[in-house]
Amino acid sequence: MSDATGPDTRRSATRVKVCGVTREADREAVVAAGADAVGVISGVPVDTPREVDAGTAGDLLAGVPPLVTGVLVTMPDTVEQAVDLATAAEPDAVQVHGGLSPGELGALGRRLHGDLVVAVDADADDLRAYAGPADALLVDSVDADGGGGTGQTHDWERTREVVADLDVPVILAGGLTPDNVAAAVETVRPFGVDVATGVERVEDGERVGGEKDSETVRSFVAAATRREVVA
Ligand SMILES: O=C(O)c1ccccc1NCC(=O)[C@H](O)[C@H](O)COP(=O)(O)O
Repeated sequence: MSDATGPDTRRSATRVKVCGVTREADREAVVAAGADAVGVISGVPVDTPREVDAGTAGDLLAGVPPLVTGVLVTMPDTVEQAVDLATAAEPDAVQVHGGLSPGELGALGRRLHGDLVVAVDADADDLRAYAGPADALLVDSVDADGGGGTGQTHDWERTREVVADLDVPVILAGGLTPDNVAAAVETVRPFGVDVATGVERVEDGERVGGEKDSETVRSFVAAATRREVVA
C-alpha cells in the first residue's frame, strides 16, 4: 500500500494483459513490450475481427514463452464446450465471457488445468456471485451479448469499490488506451489491466480490427506500469 513516504508497490506491480492477438508478429510485440499475459479469442458467437479458429488459437498460445501467461478467451454455451476448447488449445488460463452461471463456472474451474478468469459486466449487481468460482474477475464494459472489445470505459469509481470489496484479483478492462490507463490504474487500483481495441493499428484514421500496433502496445504497457518506453 502507498503512504506519504514510501513507494506505491501496488501501483507499480500492475499486471497487463493484451487481448485479441490474431498474428504471431503481434504476439511477439506484446511479449517484447513486457506484457504479463497474451489473450487469444476463440469460440465466441459474436462477430469480431479478433476471433481466430481453435487451431490458430492453439498455435498462438503454444508460442507464448515461459513466465508469460497465455489466455484463451471464449464465450461457451456449456461447460463441456469450454473444456473441449481448452483441451485443444492448451492455454495457461481461460477467460470466460457470456452466460454461464456461477455454478457452471465453478464446475468449469474444477475441470481446467490453469486459472479461470471470469469476465463480468461492470454494471452488474451480482459480481460477488461470479467472484466465488473465479481465480480472477475481469470487470469489463460488455455488449448486449456479454462480449468484450467494446472500446468503452465504464464507471471506474464503482469498479474501485469492487476491488476494495472482493478478495479475488480484479482486472480492469474496457476502453483503456495508452492515454487513459495510468489514470484508470490510479483510480481503480486493480490487480491488472486488459486492453484489446485500444492498442490496435490505425490506418487512414480507421482502426484495423485484430491487428496490434507495436508502438502503441509498448506505450500502453509503459503507461500501465510506469516503465520507461525503450526504443
Ligand atoms: O475483443 C473482442 O472482440 C471480444 C469478443 C468477445 C468476447 C471477448 C472479447 N474481448 C475480451 C477482452 O478481454 C478485451 O480485451 C476486453 O473486452 C477489453 O476490450 P477493449 O474495450 O477493446 O479494450
